[in-house]
Amino acid sequence: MENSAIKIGFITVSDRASRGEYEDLGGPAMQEWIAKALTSEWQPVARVIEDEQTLIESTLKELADQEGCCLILTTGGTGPAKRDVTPEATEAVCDKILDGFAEQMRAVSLQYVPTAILSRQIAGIRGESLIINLPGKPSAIGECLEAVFPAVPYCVDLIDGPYLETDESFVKAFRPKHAKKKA
Ligand SMILES: Nc1ncnc2c1ncn2[C@@H]1O[C@H](COP(=O)(O)OP(=O)(O)OP(=O)(O)O)[C@@H](O)[C@H]1O
Ligand SMILES: Nc1nc2c(c(=O)[nH]1)N[C@H]1C(S)=C(S)[C@@H](COP(=O)(O)O)O[C@H]1N2
Repeated sequence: MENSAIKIGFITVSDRASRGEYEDLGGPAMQEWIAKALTSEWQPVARVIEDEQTLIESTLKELADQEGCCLILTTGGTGPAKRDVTPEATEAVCDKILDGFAEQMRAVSLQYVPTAILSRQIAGIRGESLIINLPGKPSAIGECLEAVFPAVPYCVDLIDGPYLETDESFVKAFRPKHAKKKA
């Protein structure tokens, strides 16, 4: 895939942010983190939507299948409350679930807050897109991404996505030797 076409999806799942009852800080926080992490050129595709499973599923499909985002980050709707259904929607649209991402994000998050165990966040693959759920608290975004992002570029390689390059002073991507592009 041509690197000039790198698209990253950002979905804020929040009833109140989608209704304008508070400013969405999650979407911008995800974009700012990715802007620091990637040196490859990329463009954002951002959405702010309600906690509705069918809407979350259709938005994930749109960003994966029509927009061609190689990475889609969601924030919000991962908890135990009735309207928290982001993991269910993610699971419904994914071909494969990558349990290790969620295990690692929760383990690291527990160092920040004991309620980290309340997040049911998952990650998975739909076609050529990697989808990662993040909790709704804007501060959780960096805490979780820092924990798993080193594995993201190689994961995207493995699903035939673009070669993502990172700023090593911010986050160092790990790729096996054979998968590294020659400088
Ligand atoms: N997108 C966001 N922008 C700013 N703050 C947020 C956002 N999402 C969540 N928060 C903050 O984190 C807290 C916990 O988020 P949580 O996802 O539990 O909200 P919620 O109770 O599901 O309601 P809603 O879906 O309306 O955001 C919120 O009360 C809010 O202060
Ligand atoms: N790193 C991190 N993880 C976190 C949190 C946090 O503040 N930081 N909040 C927890 C809380 S309080 C909840 S209820 C769950 C689910 O949040 P969500 O429904 O907003 O996705 O994420 C948890 N995971």
